Amino acid sequence: MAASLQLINLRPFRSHSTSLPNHHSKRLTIRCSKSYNITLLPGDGIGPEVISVAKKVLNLAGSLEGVEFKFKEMPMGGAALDLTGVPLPEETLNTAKESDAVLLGAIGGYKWDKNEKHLKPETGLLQLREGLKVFANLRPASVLPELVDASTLKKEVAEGVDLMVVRELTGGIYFGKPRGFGTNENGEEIGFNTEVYAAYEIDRIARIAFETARKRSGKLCSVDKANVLEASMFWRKRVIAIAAEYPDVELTHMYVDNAAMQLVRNPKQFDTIVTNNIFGDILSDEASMITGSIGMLPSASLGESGPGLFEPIHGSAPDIAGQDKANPLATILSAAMLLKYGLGEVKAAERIELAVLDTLSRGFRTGDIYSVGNKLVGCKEMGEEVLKSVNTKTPASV
Ligand SMILES: NC(=O)c1ccc[n+]([C@@H]2O[C@H](COP(=O)([O-])OP(=O)(O)OC[C@H]3O[C@@H](n4cnc5c(N)ncnc54)[C@H](O)[C@@H]3O)[C@@H](O)[C@H]2O)c1
Ligand SMILES: CC(C)[C@H](C(=O)O)[C@@H](O)C(=O)O
Ligand SMILES: [Mg+2]
Repeated sequence: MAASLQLINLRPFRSHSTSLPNHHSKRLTIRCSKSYNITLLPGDGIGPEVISVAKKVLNLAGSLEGVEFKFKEMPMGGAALDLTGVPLPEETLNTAKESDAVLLGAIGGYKWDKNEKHLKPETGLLQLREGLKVFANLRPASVLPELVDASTLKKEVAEGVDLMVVRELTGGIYFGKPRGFGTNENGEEIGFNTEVYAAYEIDRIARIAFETARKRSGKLCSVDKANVLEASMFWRKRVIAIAAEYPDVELTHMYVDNAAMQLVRNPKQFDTIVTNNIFGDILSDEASMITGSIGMLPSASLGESGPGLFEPIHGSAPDIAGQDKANPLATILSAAMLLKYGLGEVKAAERIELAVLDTLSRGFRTGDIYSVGNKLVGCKEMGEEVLKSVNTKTPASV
């Protein structure tokens, strides 16, 4: 194997094996079947396209490891708004809560953007994250050797980049109150939001980040805006307090504006980054272009208990939706994260990671990561090629 996707560097901190504990899996392998309930939320735009491909890959990798899945597809986002009038129907949230893991495509699109006061597909996504209490969002960004030429950065700057953005996901300005629309003292229309963090919210995400950094290279950078914002000053104070529990991890701090610049100047200075909800959203999109495309970046959103939520970091890409142009690899790699972090099925996850690397090394590229000399394929064909690799490549550890 030419490279690791570095998804494995972090041990799952919560396992959801519904039947047999992980330490038995070696003896049981294919002969004894484990079964998991997976909620699929295809959503909008390219969401259904990438989910349909990732579902097949998940199924195949699982079956090769004696793991089977019962999938339940539920409406979410704009699709749910059109169907039921709300972006996250109660039944969808309940099904998600009762399952072992949730795989989401993407939500949103031009159609629902028109009225700023109208309930949006995005509201449903925030309600889902809040409802599942998945406060820790892990967004790995690694430059794969096969894709160095797809990076927006020079080869010597991009080569070897391996980052983990730990994004706080259920607090901050996305959820702070007061929020809304109103008028100011001059009677002018205003819109407002509130950035607010309680100590417990910072402490728990900081601990996840320190644990993550400890299992990787031992370096953690906390990104904030503590030169200006009180919520950020408090963030820094709590991160420093939690650092006392992790003397072996080297902690640094950086203002977000500098971090945005440093990420493209010299990304290899970073290993694990911990940051708040909105900065993590922005920095992870930026990091995706170091790796070649936003179509490559998966994510895992985890809480203290209950099912994890797994989704690509990209959106519904309305500009390419319905054209079979979407890169499904971010969703396929999110399925690998689901196996690893959500279910503790590390071997099946490795099969997917290896298959993605193999497909890329065989030269298959969707448009977003295409370079001359490679084979340009659509979303479905990329999926078919990954399936072939899952069938033919076995990780050394299996
Ligand atoms: N988690 C989510 O569901 C999520 C995340 C981000 C944005 N959104 C929503 O998606 C909608 C569109 O947002 P946007 O345009 O700002 O961001 P986007 O991520 O959907 O698209 C940005 C650009 O990246 C491209 N792109 C994205 N995913 C790709 C893929 N898999 N393969 C190839 N190209 C890809 C798109 O074609 C577009 O040019 C909005 O409604 C937004 O709120 C949803
Ligand atoms: C769609 C939106 C609510 C979401 C976010 O801001 O968290 C998206 O950008 C993401 O990165 O998952
Ligand atoms: Mg985003």
